[in-house]
This record gives sequence, C-alpha cells and structure tokens, in this order.
Amino acid sequence: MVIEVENLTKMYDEEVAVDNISFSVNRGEIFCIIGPNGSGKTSTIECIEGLRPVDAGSINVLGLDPFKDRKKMYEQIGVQIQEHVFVSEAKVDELCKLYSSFYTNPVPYKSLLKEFELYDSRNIHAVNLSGGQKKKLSFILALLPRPKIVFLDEITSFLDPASRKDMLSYIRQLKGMGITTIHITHHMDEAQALSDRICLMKDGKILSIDTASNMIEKSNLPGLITFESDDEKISIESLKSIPFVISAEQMGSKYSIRGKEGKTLRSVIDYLRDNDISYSRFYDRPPNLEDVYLDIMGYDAPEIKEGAKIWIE
Ligand SMILES: Nc1ncnc2c1ncn2[C@@H]1O[C@H](COP(=O)(O)OP(=O)(O)OP(=O)(O)O)[C@@H](O)[C@H]1O
Repeated sequence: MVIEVENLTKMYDEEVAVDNISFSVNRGEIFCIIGPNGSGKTSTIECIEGLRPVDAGSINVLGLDPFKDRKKMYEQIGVQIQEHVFVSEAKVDELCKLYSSFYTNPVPYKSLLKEFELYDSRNIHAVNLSGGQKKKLSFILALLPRPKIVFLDEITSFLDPASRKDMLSYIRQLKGMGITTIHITHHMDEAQALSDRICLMKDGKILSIDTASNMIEKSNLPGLITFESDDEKISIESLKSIPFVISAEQMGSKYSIRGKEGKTLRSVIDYLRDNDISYSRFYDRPPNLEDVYLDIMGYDAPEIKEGAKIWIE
C-alpha cells in the first residue's frame, strides 16, 4: 500500500468537509475519486498531499506523514498544480525551469513540453495559456520529480476530445511504469474505463469503494434501449405497458426505455413488430457507471414542458 487514510476528518470552521473516512491505495493503482460538487474530494486529497492540516485521523503516504515529512514526500509525489497559483509573470519555460530546480533528478522538461505540444508556447506567460494548455502544463509539472504517486484533480476538464484521450493514455502509461494515480473526475466514462477502483463520495463520506464493474453489477440497474420513430401509432403510455418495462421517455422522435435486463429487449421488439411500427437507430446498451452514479445520487431528470423557459425576460 502506498497511501493509508484512517478516520480522516477535515473541517472548515464548523463545517465538516470530510467526515471520518478510511481507505487505502495500492501501488500502481489508478484510484478514481468521484462525487458531487462539494462532496469533499479535493479536501481529501489536499490533506493527503499535506496541504491542509487534518482535524482527526491519520494519513500515511509512502511511509511518511504528509504534514510532518512534507519535504521528503514531495521528492516522491507529483501534484497537479492548480492554474490559479501559476506565477503571473512567469513564462512556460521559466515555470518549468523553476519547478525542475526543486528536484534532484527532474525529468527533462523540454521533452515533456514537446510531448504535450506546448514546446512552441514555451515563451508565452503561463497565465495566458488556454484552459486545456494550462491543464497540460500542470500535468507536466506534476511529472517533473519522477513521482511514485501522481495526484490529479479534474485534469481532463477543459481538454478537447483528442487531448482528453491523450491524457487518459498518459495516465495508463504511468500505471505501466508502476506509478500510482489518484484521479478526481466528474467524467463517469473515464472513471469506468480507466480506474482500477473507484471511491464514491457524498457529503464528506465514502459511499462505496469498488471496481466499476462491481459497482455496476451490484446496482442491479436496468439497461437502456433507444430508438427513433415518427410513427404515430406509438405512444409513451403503450411503451410503459410493455412487459418488463420500468420507464419510457420521449424527446421528439427519440425514445428511451429502461426495463429488466435480458427480458425487455425481446418484449420491445415484439411490441414494435406486432403494432407494425417503423423505427430506426435501435440500440440496447447495458447499465454504465453514470447510471449507477445518478441512481445513487437519486437524480430525477427535470420535466421539460412544451414552451417552458428557463428564465423570464
Ligand atoms: N478553503 C475552504 N474554506 C472553507 N470551506 C471550504 C474550503 N475548501 C472547501 N470548502 C468546503 O468544503 C466542502 C468540500 O469541498 P471540496 O472542494 O473538498 O469538494 P469537492 O468534492 O472537491 O467539490 P468539486 O467537485 O466542486 O470540486 C464544500 O462545502 C466547500 O465549500
């Protein structure tokens, strides 16, 4: 184990941000932390990084106490620098040089700048980089110490789809090198695809720690059938009355049906055939991590009424 957290509590004045949580992370693991805004994810990793004092509990990182042994720990961990702490007058190249000077054997930053397509921007002030470029720069700075553990806090936000894919493949490469990654994300698809284990937080507590596939399997949630149809014979009421169907929704000509896995598909197809309904783009997909997350959080889609306005002019 490279990280052990026991009964951690973090408070801000009277407010409990992290509420008596315990978990451990294995070497080489990609450990994703997910949860709603304000659920305590960042506070948790900032305590592990030794950036915030804890109110109760203990933390061990690579055999060290993050708060007392901070200097020694920072030679072995990489922390994604938050963009707002970039020194305003520092250019990309200068910032890399400055951070490299903190370590005994830093990775040559120029090769990292080239790898992340930031080499041509090396003479730009870091604060003037685009949102996605800043994320890439903060990732580079985290890699400089040749870390054993990398802490990433929403590193994939602001990245364009290709850069996001690249970032995920870099995180996989880190795993291949035996490096542990703690990755906070709001992207359920990437948590599902990337993580070895997921830690789901809510209101400062851990609701579940498990693999994505176990979380999905245990949820027992129905899959989703979607198709398109302009056929007037179809109605939401009739879809809801199909055997094994739990819910049915319509958005224009698009229909979504949830029902008992393994049984609903046959009955929906029978319904469409028996009623001679024409349809296209028929898909049946199993439940995924996003379904599980929304279910656990008790998410209810807002009802969209015809002609309704979000604001009144
Ligand atoms: N420096 C601070 N001072 C006071 N309260 C804080 C501070 N930092 C965080 N909080 C509060 O602690 C709670 C947890 O915040 P935290 O940033 O850890 O959540 P999070 O899960 O990372 O949220 P997000 O997904 O929005 O980044 C929130 O209610 C937040 O307002």
